[in-house]
Amino acid sequence: MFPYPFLRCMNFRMDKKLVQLLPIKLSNNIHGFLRKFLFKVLSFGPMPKHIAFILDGNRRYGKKWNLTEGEGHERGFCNLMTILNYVHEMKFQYVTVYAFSIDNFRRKADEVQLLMRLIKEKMDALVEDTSMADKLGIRIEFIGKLELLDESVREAAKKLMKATEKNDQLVLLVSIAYTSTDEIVHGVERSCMEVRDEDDDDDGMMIKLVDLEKNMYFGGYPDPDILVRTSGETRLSNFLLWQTKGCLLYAPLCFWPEISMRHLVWAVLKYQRRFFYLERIKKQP
Ligand SMILES: CC(C)=CCC/C(C)=C/CC/C(C)=C/COP(=O)(O)OP(=O)(O)O
Repeated sequence: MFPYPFLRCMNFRMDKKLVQLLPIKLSNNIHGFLRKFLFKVLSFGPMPKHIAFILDGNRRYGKKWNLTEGEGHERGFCNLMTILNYVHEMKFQYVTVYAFSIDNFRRKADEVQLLMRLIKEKMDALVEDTSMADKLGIRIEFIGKLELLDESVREAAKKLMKATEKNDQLVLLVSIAYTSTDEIVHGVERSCMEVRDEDDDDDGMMIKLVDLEKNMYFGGYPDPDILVRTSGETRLSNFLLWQTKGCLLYAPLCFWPEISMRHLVWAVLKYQRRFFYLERIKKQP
C-alpha cells in the first residue's frame, strides 16, 4: 500500500522513484502537523460529539484488489484503528460502528465463521495489548443481542469491556448482533415488564417515551450527529433507525478500508454548514 498517509488521503498519486526520495518518518511528521492544524481550524466551528459508521464494502474491496477471503475485512479493521486516531484528535466523544448485523448471520456459514473468528481475534489482540486504547483513552462497549454470539466471542467482548472500562476520553460503541428493529422490540419488552411490575401505576399499561429510550440498547448514550456509510450506499440497513432522527447522513464513494481523513473532514464541514444554515432559518421571522 502507498505508505504516505497524508498524500494518500489527499488522493495524491506519485511516481515510485519520487516516493523513495521522501523518508517515511518525515512524511508522517508533515502529515501529523498538517492534520493537527486542519483539526484546530475545524474546532473553531461547532463540533459534533458522536459519529457513527456503517463499515460497508470490505468484501468488495477484497475483490477489487484480488485479496484472499477475509483480507478485505482485516484491512477494514486496520483502517478502523486509523480512523479512531483521527476521531480522537478531533475530540469526538462517541464513535459507533456497525460491526455485525443480526441479518449477517444469514450469510454462508463459512463466511459467518470467518468474520466471527476475525472479530474475536481482534478483541483478543486489543485485550492483550491495551496500549492503543489506553493512549487514546478509549472505552469499548458492545451493543446488541449478545446472546446470539458464540460463548467464546461473548467472553472476549466482556474481557475487552473490562480491560478498557477505566478509559474516559472516547467511547467506542461496537454494534454486534444488532439490528434497530430488534433494539426497539427489546426496549418495548423491557418497558412492558417494568410497567407490569409497577402495579400501582395510574396510567395502566402506558409506556413512557423516556422509559422506552432508557431500555433500548443505546439508552443512556447521545444520538449520533453524523452517520457515515461507505461504498456510496444511502440505506440505513436497520441501523440506529430510532437514533438518527436529526443526524447528518454522509455516503462517501469509497469502500470502508479506503475511508480516510479527508472524508472525516468533509463530513464535519457538512455538519457545520448545516448547523449554520439551521441557525439562520431559526432567526428568520
Ligand atoms: C472488534 C471490531 C470492532 C471488529 C470489526 C471488524 C470489522 C471490520 C467488521 C466488519 C464486518 C462487516 C460485516 C462489514 C460489512 O462489509 P461486507 O462484508 O458487507 O462487505 P460488502 O459490503 O463489500 O459485501
